[in-house]
Amino acid sequence: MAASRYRIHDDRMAEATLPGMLARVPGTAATALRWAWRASPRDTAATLLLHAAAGVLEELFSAVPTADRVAAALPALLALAGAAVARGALQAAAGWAQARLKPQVERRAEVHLFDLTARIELESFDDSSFNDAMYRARDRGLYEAGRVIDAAVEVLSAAIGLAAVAGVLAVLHPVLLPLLALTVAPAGWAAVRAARMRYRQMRELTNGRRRKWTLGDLLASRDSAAELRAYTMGRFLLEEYTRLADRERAAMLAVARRQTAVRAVGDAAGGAATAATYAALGALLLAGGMPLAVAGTAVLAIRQGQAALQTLLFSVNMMYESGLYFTDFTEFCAAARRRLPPPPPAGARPPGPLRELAVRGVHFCYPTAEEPALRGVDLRVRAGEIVALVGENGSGKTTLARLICGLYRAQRGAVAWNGADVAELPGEALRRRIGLIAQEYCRWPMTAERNVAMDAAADRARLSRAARQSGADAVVARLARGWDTVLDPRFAQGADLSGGQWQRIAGARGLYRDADLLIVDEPTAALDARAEHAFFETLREHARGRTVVLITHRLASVRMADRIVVLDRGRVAEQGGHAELMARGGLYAELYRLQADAYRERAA
Ligand SMILES: Nc1ncnc2c1ncn2[C@@H]1O[C@H](COP(=O)(O)OP(=O)(O)OP(=O)(O)O)[C@@H](O)[C@H]1O
Repeated sequence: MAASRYRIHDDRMAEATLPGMLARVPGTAATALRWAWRASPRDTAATLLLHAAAGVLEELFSAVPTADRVAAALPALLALAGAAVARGALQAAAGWAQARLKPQVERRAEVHLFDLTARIELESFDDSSFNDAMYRARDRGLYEAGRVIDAAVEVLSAAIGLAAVAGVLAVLHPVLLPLLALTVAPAGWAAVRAARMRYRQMRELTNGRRRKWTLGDLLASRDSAAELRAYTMGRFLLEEYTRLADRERAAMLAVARRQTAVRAVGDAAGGAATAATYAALGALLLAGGMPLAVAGTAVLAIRQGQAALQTLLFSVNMMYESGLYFTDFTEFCAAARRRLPPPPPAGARPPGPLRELAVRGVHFCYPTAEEPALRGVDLRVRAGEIVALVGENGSGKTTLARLICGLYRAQRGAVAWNGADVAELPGEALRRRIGLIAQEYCRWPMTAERNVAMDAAADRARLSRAARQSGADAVVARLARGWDTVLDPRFAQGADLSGGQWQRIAGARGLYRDADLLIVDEPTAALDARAEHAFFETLREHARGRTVVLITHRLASVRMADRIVVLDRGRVAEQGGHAELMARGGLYAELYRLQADAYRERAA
């Protein structure tokens, strides 16, 4: 498989320099504010303006040492009190706007992510690095979408506060400002380094965490609960889980140790720089470069400045760290957008009723597979035909069905619907003309009605017909709430079905669609003999005026097909009618006889 583009991102992060990483902060702030603006322009504007106003008021009246001013003018005190009240009100209003903004951004981010994941090309889910990126985006990225907004606002308020103090310092003496920056720089360096360590470690742990999450799911899921007990897998899975959790804990402790060391170095260097600053002030005083009163004010202003810078640094660091995770989210969204199916060419018309389906020289290899699943398959299906696809496990039948539905794209060759390449037809319009009864159908945790109609509103007449044809009507009749029963016992008043009952529901789903082309992949594996017989009778009836591609290992049922196509390791090995293939004595005849003999022996 080609190296994933996500690896490139990993390397870029690992090699980034500190200034380079700090340079990301404005970009991240801009992206965060863009997201905020799209979520709610009103709340974004209110948050920014109110915070800015509160910050200006605060610094105007309290940042500057005011001893002289207090003595000089008592009314200033009153102004100060008024300003404090106004500032409090502004801060409260800003907090309220910000609190409203955060959930809106989170909601927007979530909906955006799931809108993309529901539309990207199916094969994306086979790419492990894409899955890693998706996990990171969902696990932490979404959560950070709200935090990054808070951080961006904090940075803005802190910057305003600092600007006010910096103005005062610059007026007192030009050397004070660089000295102030010097005292805070080491702590800044340490904070950024610590954040980068944490983030890099998180990236390295992603795969293990995903695995741990999968194991946790197996240990606490209804789907695996029975087999987990039957095979006494609990201890094994738990040991594996513990091993991964221990490894994660050890890695986190190691990072915590390194972070502490870095912070200690930063604090020590910061202390030394503060001492140097005061020494410089002393030197200025002794050399007569600064009067005593100004030096006193400068000490207070430096303290105030240090506090303001620390606040800025803290918020920049929060912004930077949240930004790294938020970037995971935005980059995943960008990568997902690149995986959306290309739009149909301009002027492409929706496919009309099926006259002929042609598979021409189709070659397909799964992204993670070494061997191609299909190697130059040719097939023609005319409207009204029932074509059976048979072949041993792994011969490519399901893959071919997915290509016909346009769920995967052929790497060579094409599938044509009435002569038009399905890759160039509008995907949704194409799929509305195709019904798929999948081999691994989904057991949707929804009502029986939605499980069949796959829509919020069902057409009652079609629903009853599909249920009657598939035998799902008998299943629904036994449910306490009929069609309104939720088919998942994890939910209140939910019910579960047997394997065969579920298969009848899945069969009804395919028939309900009333499509031109019905693809049925192993539709009767779990059905009892009577239901199986009835289902194939239904297919025959359904095929009148429509077209059916039937995939099955039940070769006795295949005889009803107009044509049988035998796949062998991704190629069409033979095709024709039942009698023709039996006379040929090839793979089909061999498989058929094996099944027939098994019945004969049992009968004997
Ligand atoms: N998502 C996937 N990623 C990688 N390889 C896959 C994937 N799905 C199927 N394959 C491989 O592609 C080949 C064809 O699989 P396919 O499911 O089409 O076979 P099939 O004929 O339907 O088999 P069965 O009779 O067992 O249902 C197999 O070798 C299989 O291992």
